This record gives sequence, C-alpha cells and structure tokens, in this order.
Amino acid sequence: MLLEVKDVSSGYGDVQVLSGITINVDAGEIVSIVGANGAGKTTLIRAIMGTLPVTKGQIQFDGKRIDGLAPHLIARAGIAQVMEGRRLFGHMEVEDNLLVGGDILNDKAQQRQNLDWIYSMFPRLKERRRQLARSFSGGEQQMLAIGRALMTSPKLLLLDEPSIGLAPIMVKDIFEKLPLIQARGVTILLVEQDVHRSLSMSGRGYVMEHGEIVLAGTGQELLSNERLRQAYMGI
Ligand SMILES: Nc1ncnc2c1ncn2[C@@H]1O[C@H](COP(=O)(O)OP(=O)(O)OP(=O)(O)O)[C@@H](O)[C@H]1O
Repeated sequence: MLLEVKDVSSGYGDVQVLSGITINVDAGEIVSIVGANGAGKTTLIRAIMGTLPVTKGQIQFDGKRIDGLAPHLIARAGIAQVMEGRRLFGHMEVEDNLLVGGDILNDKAQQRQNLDWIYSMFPRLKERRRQLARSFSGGEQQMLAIGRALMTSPKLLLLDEPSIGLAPIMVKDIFEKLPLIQARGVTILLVEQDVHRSLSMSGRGYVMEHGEIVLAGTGQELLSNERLRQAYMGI
C-alpha cells in the first residue's frame, strides 16, 4: 500500500472537520474522493500534506509514518499536490516555473527527462515556455501546475479539483492526461466535484459527506450506486 490514512481526524483550530477518515491507495492506482461542497475533501488533502495537524489517527506513506512531519519533508517523501487556485509564480516564465518544481530533485538529468516528458504531454507549455505564467488562461495554468508537480518525480500526485473554473474542452484535455501520468508510474489521488468524470477515470473511489467516508467501491460500483446517482449526478 502506498498511502494509508487510518482513522484520521483533523480541522481548523477548535473546528473539527474530518472525523475518523480511513482511505487506502495502492501504488499505480487512480483513486477519487468525491463529495459536495464543504464535505472536507480539501481539508483531507491538507492533512495528508501536513499543512493541517492530524489530531487523531495516523497517515503512512510508502511504509513510513508521515503525520506530524513538516510539509516540505512530506513533499520530499514523494507526494506532490496541485491545489485549487494553483499557486504559480506569475512573474516567472513558464519554463522557470517548471524548473523550480524540479529543483527538489537535485538531479539535472532527471529534471531534463521530466521536462521533456511534460512538454510532450502538454505541447502548449512548450510552445509558450518563455511566456510569463500570469498571462496564461485558467486551463493553461492548470496544465502548468500539474507539470510543476510532476517535475518533482512524485510517487503520489494529489489533485484538488482540477476541473474547477475551466471550460469543458480544457477539462476534457486535462482528464485525458491522467492515464498517461498513471502509465508513467505515478499514483493519483483525485479530489473532484465532477463525480461522473472522476469516477469514470478511477479504479476506486470514496464518497465523503460531512467529514466522513460514507461509501467506497470501484469507480463502476459507485457510478451505478443509486444513492450516489441521485445525490450527485441528478439522475
Ligand atoms: N480555514 C478554515 N477555517 C475554518 N473552517 C474551514 C477553513 N477552511 C475550510 N473550513 C471548513 O471546513 C469544511 C470543509 O471544507 P473543505 O474545503 O475541506 O471542503 P471541500 O469538500 O473541499 O469543499 P469544496 O469542494 O467547496 O472545496 C467546511 O465546512 C469549511 O467551512
């Protein structure tokens, strides 16, 4: 098992948001966490990345306990995140944004290989590599944010709402890349409000409500679950 979140509670100060979350992700999988606005999905990502304290339970990654570690050590252990809002360096060129991501590696040859791979997957980034990141459209920024995360050669990629605010054609384009990223050996944990699209992509998924996991299964099982269809897909 690559990631094991065991009975984890977390929140903001006195406000507990997650209560007793348990999820597992095996190496090579794409796993989705779906749920309505405010269910706690982003909070879970923050707890995994160490930017929020785990107040109960524990998190293991790649055989080691990571809860309580500083965020940069968790990143170094091999988890990269693409957050909602993207957090790029707007005043820097596209390629420099990517290279900053790769700095963590300390391995120029590997950085070059990663850059070539990212450019082949997102040719638009290559074409515009000398442009300032802030001049990019929302979809292009999302590609760049994913590229920057992949520059670190992560074992696990955490994607928080990659579809948010993007035109449908961009969403399609970005989701089509996920199997390519998986084929390169990167495991993906995907947090999404677009339940249908994300479960269709995922081997397995979890449904979160009010800070708890209420349903788990294969992507197909969840897609055909009556309650889920009514609650999230309006079917
Ligand atoms: N900084 C904060 N301080 C206090 N409470 C917060 C903070 N950020 C989020 N919350 C609360 O935590 C709960 C879960 O929010 P979270 O952002 O994790 O949900 P989400 O499932 O990711 O939703 P969304 O899809 O809207 O991002 C919400 O009730 C929210 O109001």
